[in-house]
Amino acid sequence: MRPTIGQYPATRFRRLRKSDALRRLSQENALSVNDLIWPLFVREGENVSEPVTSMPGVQRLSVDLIVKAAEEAAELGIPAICLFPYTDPDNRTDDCAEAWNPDNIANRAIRAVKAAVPHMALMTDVALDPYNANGHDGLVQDGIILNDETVEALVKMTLAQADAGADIIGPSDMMDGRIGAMRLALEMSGHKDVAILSYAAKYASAFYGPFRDAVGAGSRLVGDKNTYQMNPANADEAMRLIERDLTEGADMVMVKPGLPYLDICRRAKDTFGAPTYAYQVSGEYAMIMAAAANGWIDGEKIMLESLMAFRRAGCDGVLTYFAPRVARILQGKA
Ligand SMILES: NCc1[nH]cc(CCC(=O)O)c1CC(=O)O
Repeated sequence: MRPTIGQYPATRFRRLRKSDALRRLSQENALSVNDLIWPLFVREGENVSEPVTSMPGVQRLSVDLIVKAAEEAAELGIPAICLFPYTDPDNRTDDCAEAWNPDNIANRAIRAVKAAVPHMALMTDVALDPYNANGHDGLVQDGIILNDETVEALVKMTLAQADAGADIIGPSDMMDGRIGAMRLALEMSGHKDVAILSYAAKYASAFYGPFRDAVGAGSRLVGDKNTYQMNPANADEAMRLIERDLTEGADMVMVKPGLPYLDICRRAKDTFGAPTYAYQVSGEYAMIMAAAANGWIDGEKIMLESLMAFRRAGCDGVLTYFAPRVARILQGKA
């Protein structure tokens, strides 16, 4: 679309900025509570809320408190939460077997949340890092991240989560061929209505640091994730990955991190028109919180502006640790 513009003074853009009413009337995009997915960290215990130091305002919660958080999200109208496990050190092994244990902490939390708030969409994380002795998203042999063996493990993990009641499977691992394998396994096992939100364009990013603290994978990580996550210099490759995942049976696709990759969001939406999500990741959250705590920025305004940027870039929704805070503001409950 080529914009039509007249010449000054026939055209004065300030006319439509004159009042709040005119600004609202001519606003192109909107942020709503329907656009939010709230990531939560679950851990063992009862009535435990353990702060994540590098993510002020974020805690690892025991299952009973995860249920409370899910109820709070439902009351605020947030359509979905996403669960990430903090696994006990004893359950982090080289074979990652805890990942597909039907009674692991993530699957117990899924069951508890679905029992308490059945109408809330529950998204899960499929990747081996919270269960891996070496912090990687895949099985490791002689320093190599094994692709096909990892995909088999991810399929087992997916089925355990679907059995527990997951609505949206979120593969964050970046192995090749996992979407097709998961989709086939879900079809064959009677889980044909379980959605897949693929972390399709996930970059090897330093913005994930605080998250790795939260799930306890950072200190264990041997080496880096550059052989499976994307090179931040690439954009065409992201389009090919998104097309590949949609073709293999993903219902929704994600770009991650968020704000530094808005060009990828816009291109993805324009190219495929598929349900497109961004993950405003832990490092983005931590930067805003830290600068706000220092009084250097207005944290609330920057939170709202950054989330609106995702909508402007074509995203249908955002995974954000700000979800309950922004929902309260949008619902007039702040
Ligand atoms: N499977 C790993 C995973 N799943 C979600 C995040 C990052 C989320 C965030 O930073 O908020 C990561 C980190 C990584 O890839 O190392």
